[in-house]
Amino acid sequence: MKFDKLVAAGNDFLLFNGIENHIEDYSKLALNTCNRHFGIGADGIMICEESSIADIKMIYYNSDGSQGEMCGNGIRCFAKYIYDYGIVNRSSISVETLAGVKYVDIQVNNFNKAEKIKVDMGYPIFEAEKIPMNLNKDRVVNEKINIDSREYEYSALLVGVPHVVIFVEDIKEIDINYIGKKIENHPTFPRKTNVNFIEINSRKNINIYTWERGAGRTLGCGTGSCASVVIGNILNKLDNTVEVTTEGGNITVELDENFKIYMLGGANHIASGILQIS
Ligand SMILES: N[C@@H](CCC[C@H](N)C(=O)O)C(=O)O
Repeated sequence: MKFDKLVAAGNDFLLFNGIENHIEDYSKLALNTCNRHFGIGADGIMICEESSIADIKMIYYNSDGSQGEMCGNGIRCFAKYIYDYGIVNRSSISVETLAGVKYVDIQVNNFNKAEKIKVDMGYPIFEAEKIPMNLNKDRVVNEKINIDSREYEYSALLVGVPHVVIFVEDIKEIDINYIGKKIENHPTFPRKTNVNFIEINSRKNINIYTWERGAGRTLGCGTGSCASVVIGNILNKLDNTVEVTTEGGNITVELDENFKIYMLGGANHIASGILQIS
C-alpha cells in the first residue's frame, strides 16, 4: 500500500488513502508503521475517507495505536496531502474529524502545491466534565496538581483533544518525559491528556514543549499551541495573536473576541513509498 510522510512543526505523520485502499485495522497500522525501529517512524497516522457531511474525512491514530479526535499539525499535513494529490480540488476544504467539521484555507505556491494552511479550529471547551476530567468546574484555570512531592499550577481545556497547560520560568529545567507521562495518566483525566509546558518570551511569542497523549514527547503540537494561547490570553499574559515557537517550527495562533481559534502554519511533504504488508 502506498504511504506518504509529511511533517508540520516537527510533528511527523504517515498518510494513507482509505478511499482507494481497504484498511482492516487502523490501530494496528499505526502501531506497526509509526515504530521508529521496525516501521517507518512517525508520531501518528492519518487516513482519508469519503465524508457525507464535509469534503473529506480525516481519521487520526497516535503512534501507540490509540485514536485521537483531532490533530492540529496533522490537519495541515492532511490538507496538503488532499490538495497536492487533487483528492479535493479546492483550496478551501471542509474536513470531518471526530471533533467536528474543521474549515481549512490553503495558500498555494507557484507550483500549485499547498504551502501555508489556515485552519478554523472552532471554539475551545472549558467545562471540566467535557474535557473530560474528574472535577466539577466550569473552567479549569490555575488549579493545582501534585506530581511526586511537587505542586504544579495548571489549566485544562479541550481543543479537539484534552490539554493541560503549565506556565514555567524555564522549560529546559522541566523533565517533561517524566512529568508529562505522569500527568497524561493522572486519575483526574479519565481519557488521559496532552501536556504543554510554556515559557513566555513576550505577549506575542511563547516557547512550548509538549508531551502528547498516545505519542509521548513530540517536537510540536498544533492543538497544544492553540490551547496554550487560549489560556495565556485568559490569564492576560498573551495577546490575541501569538507566534508559538515549538521545537520543530513556528505556528501562528489567532483568537477572536469569543475565543474562536485560527491556526496558521506550514506543512512539508517528506517522502512517498510502498508499505510491505505481511
Ligand atoms: N499532534 C497533535 C495532537 C494529536 C492527538 C493527540 N496526541 C491526542 O490523541 O490527544 C496536534 O498537533 O494537535
